[in-house]
Amino acid sequence: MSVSPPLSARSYNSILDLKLTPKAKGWVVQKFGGTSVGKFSRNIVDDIVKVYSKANRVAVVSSARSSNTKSEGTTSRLLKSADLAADNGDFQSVLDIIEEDHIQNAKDSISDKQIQEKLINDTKAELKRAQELLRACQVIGEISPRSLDSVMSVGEKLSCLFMTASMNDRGLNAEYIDLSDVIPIDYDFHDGFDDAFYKFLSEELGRRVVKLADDVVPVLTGYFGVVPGGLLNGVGRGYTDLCAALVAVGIQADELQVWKEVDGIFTADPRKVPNARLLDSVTPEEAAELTYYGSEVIHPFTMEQVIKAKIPIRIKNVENPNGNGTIIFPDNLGRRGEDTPPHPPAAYETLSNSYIASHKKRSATAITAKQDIVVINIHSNKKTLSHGFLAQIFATLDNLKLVVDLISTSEVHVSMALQIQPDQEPHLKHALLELRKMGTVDVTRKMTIISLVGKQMVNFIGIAGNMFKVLADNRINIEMISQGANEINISAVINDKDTIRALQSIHAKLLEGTFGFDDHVESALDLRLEALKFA
Ligand SMILES: Nc1ncnc2c1ncn2[C@@H]1O[C@H](COP(=O)(O)OP(=O)(O)O)[C@@H](O)[C@H]1O
Ligand SMILES: N[C@@H](CC(=O)OP(=O)(O)O)C(=O)O
Repeated sequence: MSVSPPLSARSYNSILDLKLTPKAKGWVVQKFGGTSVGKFSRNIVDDIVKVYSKANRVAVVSSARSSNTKSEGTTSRLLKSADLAADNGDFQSVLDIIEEDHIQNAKDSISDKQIQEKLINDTKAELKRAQELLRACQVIGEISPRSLDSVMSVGEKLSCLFMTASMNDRGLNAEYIDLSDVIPIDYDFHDGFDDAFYKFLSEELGRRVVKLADDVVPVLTGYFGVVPGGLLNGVGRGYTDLCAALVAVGIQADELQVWKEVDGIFTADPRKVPNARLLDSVTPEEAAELTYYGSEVIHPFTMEQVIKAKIPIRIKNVENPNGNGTIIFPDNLGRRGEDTPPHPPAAYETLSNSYIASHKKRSATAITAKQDIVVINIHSNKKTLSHGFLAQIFATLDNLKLVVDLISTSEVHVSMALQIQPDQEPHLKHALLELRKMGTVDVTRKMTIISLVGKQMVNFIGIAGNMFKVLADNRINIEMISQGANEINISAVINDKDTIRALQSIHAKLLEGTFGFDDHVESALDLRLEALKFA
């Protein structure tokens, strides 16, 4: 099988400096999610890691295994075991399920008896440590964020022990690297997750990788250590993407590859919109916006670190390794080590200047939907919004860890849209009690936020109008409207039952047509991608 070489920062640079001499094999960081490890470990080893190892040094970063869905995966089970321990419940039965699942998997997947036996023993030892920790927590009757982090880390440890064994079993020289101690216990987090912390962490991760012999494939746990307040609060689920990004920065990788079970980023969720198209490239801002508003393609924290280091991110499909995937990279080029050039870059600026004035057309990159939304309307008791009214509302929500996705305000009225998962219902109830002290509150449930995302939308007049017209033509009622300050996102809150109809009709109207301007923007992007491939 042949694979296209990574479009490295080095390749980007070489467009500008064609006299670059051949270099040693560049690093590619490959991140695999839990369900990919659970379902496609053999493809990962044979069709991906082995193939890329021929032309590159490969570093693998893996999440905890999920044999079916993430919600039934190892991390979710470990979190459940921690809850049970804190409530004096039967956490051992959950650990037993995890053990059974991993041991059966070792037996089914590893043929070399010695490697298999070692994997089973290592798996049992990790789970024994988790059992001891949870027993101690049960005695105290509480789980601290630090203990929860340690319990959660077991998922990535088990998964990476397995991936290492699987690679060694299939002829690669792989080495397991546990990152759970990468942050020293006395590290001074004076400003939380600030630049100094990310710099320290990426350098430390890099050190652990570059010291390995040339033929070794490091397999790093996507869990990266105990942080104040806990990794779940600080980064949230999906933290392995961030870990992989920091590894990529630490070793100055040519490319960060995030392998999923989808060909890349589409113009809409392909499960909901059959006509959705695969996008060649998106900007980091668009990727972050899409992820935040329902298309969970990549953890939003990932982009900042990697893009700052000018490392392209590529989303690829474990079931289709030959596909080009989607590249996430800013639409302005610069040399590594230099500041990013001003935005928009010259070519794009020329396009915008000459075309926007004459082609007042619509153009967007993708449409996404975020479900399980609750809309809260608050009418202030006072005649005008009193000083501190909004501050009071946000303080109440913040204390209960409820995050507002959209907000719109008028003189005495505030509307907010929030995603509420079933386990947040008690917090919502509590928040409503507090908010009712400030005014009249009404609540609408079973709503969805539909967001149209696109970097180029800022240059188009009337795109919001077109989106709302499509909804109106389809008799879809709009509860709330918002345009992000960055002007790359236009959102509307609609009834949950209208979601698919809204996605498909907006997609058909705004993302499937060929507009004069779109053709030029797309061909400019295509040219850029071609140039990069050629380089
Ligand atoms: N715009 C989009 N492009 C690609 N996938 C999307 C988009 N919106 C939603 N999705 C969904 O996101 C999922 C991401 O892929 P998957 O590999 O299943 O995730 P994970 O790595 O979390 O297991 C896919 O199932 C896909 O249907
Ligand atoms: N295992 C963790 C971290 C993670 O990144 O997972 P995934 O890569 O499968 O989204 C979780 O379930 O949240």
